Order: sequence, then C-alpha cells, then structure tokens
Amino acid sequence: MSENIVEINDVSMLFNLSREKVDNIKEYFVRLIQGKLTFEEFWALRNVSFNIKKGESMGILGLNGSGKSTLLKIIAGILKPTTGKISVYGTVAPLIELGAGFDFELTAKENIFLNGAIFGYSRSQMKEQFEEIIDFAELWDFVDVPIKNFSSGMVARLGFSIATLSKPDVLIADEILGVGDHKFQMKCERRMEEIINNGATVILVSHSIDSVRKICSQAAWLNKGQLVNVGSAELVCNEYMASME
Ligand SMILES: Nc1ncnc2c1ncn2[C@@H]1O[C@H](COP(=O)(O)OP(=O)(O)OP(=O)(O)O)[C@@H](O)[C@H]1O
Repeated sequence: MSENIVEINDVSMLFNLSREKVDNIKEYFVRLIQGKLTFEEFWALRNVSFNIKKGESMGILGLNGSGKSTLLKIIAGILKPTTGKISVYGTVAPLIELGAGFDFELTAKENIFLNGAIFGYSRSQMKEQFEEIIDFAELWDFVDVPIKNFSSGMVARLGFSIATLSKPDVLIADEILGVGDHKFQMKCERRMEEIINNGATVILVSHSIDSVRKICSQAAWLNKGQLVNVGSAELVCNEYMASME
C-alpha cells in the first residue's frame, strides 16, 4: 500500500467575524477597548479528516464559502487549525494568491531574483532558471518593466511560472487554472499534468468539475465546513453534480 503524504486529522477552524461596520482602525480600537465590538464565532471547517497518498492528485469541491481555501491554507502552513492536526511529509509549493510575494515597484527580472531568494535558491541557480521562467510566462517583452504596470493575468503568469519551476513533493493550487487567458490556462493544465506525471501530489481547488475530473484521481467534497465524501474523483464529482440538480 502506498504511503500517505498528507494526513488531515480531525481539523477544525474557527474564525471570529465582526458583524459591525467600523469605518477606521482608530474607531475599531476605541470600540474594542470599550468592549463595544461584538464578534460572532464561525466554524469554517468542522472535524475534517482524510489522507492523501503519495503521487495522488486530490480535487477539493464545494460551493462558495464551504471551507476549501481555508483547508488549502492550513495544508500549506499559512493558517494554523484551531483544533486537529495536519502532517505533510515533503516539500510544498503553494500556488495560492499568486504574486503575493512580489514587490510591485520592481521589474519582472528583479522580482524573479527576489522570489528565488525567498524560496532559498542561490543567484546562480536563478540565473540558470531565469530564461525558462520568462519563456513559460511569455513575458520577454516585459522583463524590465515594473510589475505595477502588468495586468493581473501577467502577474499571475509570472507567479505560476516561478512557483512551478521547483520540483515540489506537493503542489497546492487554488483556482490556478483560471490564471491568464484560455491559451495560458491550457499551458498551466499541461504543466500540472507534467508535475503529476513526475510523481508529485497535487491538491487542487476548482469550481471547474471538468478540470478536477481531468487532473485528479481523487476528490473530497466539503459542505459548510464539513466533509461530505472523499474517494475516486469520478464518483465524488458525480455525487457533487447530482446534489445540485
Ligand atoms: N480570515 C478570515 N476571517 C474570517 N472568516 C473567514 C476568513 N477566511 C475565510 N473566512 C470564512 O470562512 C468561510 C470559508 O471560506 P473559504 O474561503 O475557505 O471558502 P471557499 O470554499 O474557498 O469559498 P470560495 O468557493 O468562495 O472560494 C467563509 O464563510 C469565509 O467568510
């Protein structure tokens, strides 16, 4: 039997939601000190447990607000669960909020080296990979242009190209296939398939059931923070579709 690469053990996530409209940060703190701010507790995830095996690709399905992104952020180590435990046995490349680490005043080239440093690559390693990054992102005409002048699709293309260059054990993607135009989306799909074929585990959140069917062997379905089912992508996608009819 193949080994688990991700273990999600009874994970719950509690958020405190403020229901009041506060216009500025000063008013927020004044009200907080006066005890006039009320918060409502909200469980974004409730006792979620499942495992992902090495080399499997897992799609996460669910309606808006069902907790998919929260779960991805917990697996990526961006959020700590309120209760429960996550174990990841390998390196993780999170394709979440692509371009979040960019400095928008710097050029594409400068940002590539900056990101490389953040991911722990040496300058010479980044020099070797520079051309491949720009090639994939198709941004040769914009190498020396500050990112603030890029369209959002161009920023995401650069972010995707950098993040998928490393050979991660686990690739985490939130709606990544919506990046850029249709032509670039197909390129992203091909690269994801390549990464899967090379033995990596992919965890993909997508509203496109077709993408989940195409890319993933397994799927997990969340509803209002709870796991409805987990199993073969074909089976879970069919059940999820049927629930909407
Ligand atoms: N930082 C936060 N603070 C408070 N509530 C949050 C926070 N992040 C998420 N939530 C709430 O948790 C719930 C789940 O959000 P999440 O983004 O995980 O859903 P999702 O399934 O990814 O939705 P979508 O399909 O719309 O992207 C939502 O009701 C959201 O309002």
